[in-house]
Amino acid sequence: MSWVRAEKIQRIGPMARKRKATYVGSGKENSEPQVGKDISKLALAQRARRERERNLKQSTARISEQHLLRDTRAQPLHEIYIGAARDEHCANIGNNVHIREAQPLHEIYIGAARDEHCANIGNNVHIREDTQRANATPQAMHKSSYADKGKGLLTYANEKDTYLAQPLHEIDIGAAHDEHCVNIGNNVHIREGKDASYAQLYIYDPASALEVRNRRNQQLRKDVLQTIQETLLQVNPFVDKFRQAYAILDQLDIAEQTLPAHLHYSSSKDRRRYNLPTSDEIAVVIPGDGSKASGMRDIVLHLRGDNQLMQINECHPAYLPLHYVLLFPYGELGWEPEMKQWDVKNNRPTAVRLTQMEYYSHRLFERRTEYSTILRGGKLFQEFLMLGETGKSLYDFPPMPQSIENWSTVVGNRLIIEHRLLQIQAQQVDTETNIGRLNSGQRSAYDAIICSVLENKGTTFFLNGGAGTGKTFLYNTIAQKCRGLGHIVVTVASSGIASLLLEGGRTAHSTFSIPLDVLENSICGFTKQSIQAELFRETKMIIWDEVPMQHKYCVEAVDRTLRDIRDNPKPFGGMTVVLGGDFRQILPVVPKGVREEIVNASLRRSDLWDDIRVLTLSLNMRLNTIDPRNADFANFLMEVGTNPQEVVHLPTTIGRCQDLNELLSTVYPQLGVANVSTPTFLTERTILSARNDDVNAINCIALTIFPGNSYTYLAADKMSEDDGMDRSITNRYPNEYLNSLDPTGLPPFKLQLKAGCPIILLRNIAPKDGLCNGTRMMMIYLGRTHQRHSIILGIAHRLSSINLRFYGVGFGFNVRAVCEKNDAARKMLTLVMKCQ
Ligand SMILES: Nc1ncnc2c1ncn2[C@@H]1O[C@H](COP(=O)(O)OP(=O)(O)OP(=O)(O)O)[C@@H](O)[C@H]1O
Repeated sequence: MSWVRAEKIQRIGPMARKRKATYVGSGKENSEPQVGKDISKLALAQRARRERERNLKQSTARISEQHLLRDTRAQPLHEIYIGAARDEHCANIGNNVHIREAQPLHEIYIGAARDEHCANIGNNVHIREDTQRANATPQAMHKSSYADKGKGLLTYANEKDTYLAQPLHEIDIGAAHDEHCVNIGNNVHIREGKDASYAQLYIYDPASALEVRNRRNQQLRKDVLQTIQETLLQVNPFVDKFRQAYAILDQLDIAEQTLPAHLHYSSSKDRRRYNLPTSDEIAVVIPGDGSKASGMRDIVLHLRGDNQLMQINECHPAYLPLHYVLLFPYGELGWEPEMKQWDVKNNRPTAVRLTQMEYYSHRLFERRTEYSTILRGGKLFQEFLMLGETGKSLYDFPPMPQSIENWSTVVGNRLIIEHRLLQIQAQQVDTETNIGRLNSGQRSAYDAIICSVLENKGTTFFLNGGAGTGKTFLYNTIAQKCRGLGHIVVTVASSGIASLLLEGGRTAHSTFSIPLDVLENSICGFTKQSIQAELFRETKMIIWDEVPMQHKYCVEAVDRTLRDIRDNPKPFGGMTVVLGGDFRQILPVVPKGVREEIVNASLRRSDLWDDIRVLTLSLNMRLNTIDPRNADFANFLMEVGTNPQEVVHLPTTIGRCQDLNELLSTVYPQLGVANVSTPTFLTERTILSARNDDVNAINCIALTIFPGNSYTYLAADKMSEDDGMDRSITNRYPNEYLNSLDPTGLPPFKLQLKAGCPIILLRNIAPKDGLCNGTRMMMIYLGRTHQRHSIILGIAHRLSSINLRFYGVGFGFNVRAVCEKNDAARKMLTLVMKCQ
C-alpha cells in the first residue's frame, strides 16, 4: 500500500536552516504513514553517517588524485570497473576502493558528471547495491565505500542502516536538463511567472497542466490531451508518485525554495518479461538538503553555470519511461545492466546478461499480441531512435541500440517501419505551406482525395493532367499530409526514375511484385502471410504515377490481389487509390503490337475504369510564361495530344536540319574539340528519336566525332552450360547469332566508349543513390576491369566507381527514355527531335 511521510531534519552546510524532507513512495515494510518514527530514524541515520565519515577520513589510505582522474576520465561511466575488475575496462582506482569481483561502476554512484567533471567524484562515489548481502565479510567494509578525491577515502560499514527503505536506483530530478535527458524541470516548484514543464506538469494540478499544454500548442485537441492525461494518471506509476509529491508540496510552505527531488526505483523482477513497474517499486524523494547531490543515485543531473544540465546516465531503467512518457505509458522500464536472459523452458532467469541491443531489439519488435506505442510514436519514435535534433545519432550514445541499418533482423515488418520513418519525415515538413500553394484545380483534387482517405471511402481516382500541371507536386503534398497524420501511403511510379520524384517512391513492379509477363488473370507475387500483405492491410492510400504507360493487366493484378489480401471485394480492397498520369504522353508497350492492341492495353479499356473518378488538372505550372514561345510550344504539344492527326505540322519556331551531321553539329557544337564536353554541356542537350535504330546511329556518329581513344567492350558471347542442360543446344546458337541480338534493357554486344562521353544507365541498380534506369552519367575513366563514372543527371552529381554493365552511349535517346526523365532533366535539356 502506498504511504507518504513528511519530516523535518536539520540542514547541513553554511545555508543550514530547518527544512523538510519528504519521501513519497511505497514502503513494503510500512503499511501506514509513520511520520514521527521516520523523522527520528532518518535523523539518527544521517548523524551516524557523518560520524563514520569523520572517523574514516582520518584512518583510511588516500587515493591517488591523478590516478583517479586519469582512469575515470578515460572511460564512460558504465564501462569502468573498480578494484578486482573483470575485464580490460578496469580503472584501478586504488587498492583501497574495493568492490567485489565483477562490480561495475554503474553500481557506484557518482554525484558529478562522468566526463570532465570527474574531479568531483569525491563527494559522490557511492557503492551501494545490496550492501547487506556482503557486509558479513571483510570485503564488505570496502564494498560499501565512499571515495572522496582529495580528501581521502571514506568507507561506510553498512549503508542499509543509514538510509531507510533504500531503493536500488534513484533518479535525481532536481536539476535542469537538455534535450536528451529526463526532463523533469529545473526543480519541483514552478518558478514565478513560468509555466510548469515536464514532470512539473504531472506534479502540479492536472487541470492547470492541461491548460499549459493547450496554451503551448493550440492545435492540440483538449479532449485528446485530457484522455491521455487521465489514462496516464490511472496507469503510469511515475505519474502517480509525482502526484503524491505534489500533494505534499502543496501542504508545505516552500514555494520560495529550490527543491530537488529524487526518483527511487527498486525491483528484482526480470523486466524483459515483467516490464511494468508497480507502485511498490517507485518512490519520489524530496530530500532535506537540495543544494548538493546526496549520493545514492545513478542518474545525476548536474547544474553547470546557469542551470545547464551536464550529464545523465541513460542506463537507468526509468530513463526511457520518464523521457518518453507517451511511448511507455505504463511506465514500462528500460534496460539496466543487471537484466538477465530468460530461460523460457524452465521459466526462470538465466545467468547470462541481457545486452542492451537484445533488450531494444525486443522493444522494437512488432507483435500481434501487443500494441506497440513505440512503433506508432510518430515524431517521438524518431527521437527515440535518433536521440534528437542536434545531428547526433545513436552512435553518439553507446547505451542505445546501434542496429538501425539492420532492422529486418530486429523489427518484424521492415516495410512498415520504413513507412513509419516516412511518417516521421512528413511530420517535420511544413505541409500546410504546400497546401496553401495549390492552385484551384489542385486544391479541389486535394480536397476530394483527402476526404476519401479520412472518411475511409475507398474511392479510386485518376489524376489526369498534361505535362507540368503539377500532378507530382500534388501527389507529394497529399502523401505528406496523410503520412503526417500517421497513415501509411504507398507511392509508386511505373518507371524507376519517375519514382524518385515521389516521396518514398518505388517502382510499381517491385512494390507490388507484379509478374513480368502479366496476363489477364495474373495476381501479384506475394502471399497473404507476407510482409507486403501486412503492409497493404495497414495501408491507407496508394498513389501510382504514370499509370497510362502500364498495361491494364498490371493495375488489375494489383486490384485483384488487394481485394484478396484485405478480404474486401471493393476496388483495391477498399483502399483510396490515386492513379495518375497523362494519356497523351506514353502508352503501354505491346511488343510488335498494332495501334488497336496498344489502345486496348490501356487502363481506359479496363473494367476498373468505370469505377474511377477522374480529376483533371489543366494549368501548366512548369511553363515559363515570360517567353511567349514557351506557351506556344506547350499549346502545340497539347494540340498534338488532344487533336491527333496523321500529319503533324511543326510550328515555324522549330528549326530544321538537313541531315544527321548538321543535327549533331547544331546540338553538340564543337563536339570534336577537347574539353568542350563538360558535364554542364552534356546535361543541357540531347537528341530524341522515336526509334532505337536511329538512336544507335546518332550515338555511333557522335562518338566518332568525340575526341579521345575509343575502347571497345564486348558482352559475353557464349551460352552458359548448366549441368542439366542439353549440350547440343549450344551448337544450335552460334556466337555470331548471339552477338547480333540486341535485347531491350541490355547494352549492345559491342559497346564503344570514350572517356568523357555521356552514358545512360539501363537498369535500376540503386535508385536511392540515383543509379536507376535512365540516369545519365559521364564516363570518367575506362580500364580493363572497371570504369569510373560521374552521374551528370540524376538525383546526385557524384563519382561512381562501381563496375556498371548496363549502360549505353547517351548522345541520343529514345523519346520514351527521356520522357521518363525527371523534372530537372527536362528543364535543363535542349531537346531535339529527329523526324522520320
Ligand atoms: N501549386 C504549385 N505551386 C508551385 N509550384 C508548383 C505547383 N504545382 C506544381 N509546381 C511546380 O511546377 C513544376 C511541374 O509540376 P509537376 O512536376 O508536379 O508536374 P507534373 O504534372 O507531374 O508533370 P509531368 O507530367 O511532366 O511529370 C514543378 O517544378 C513543380 O514544383
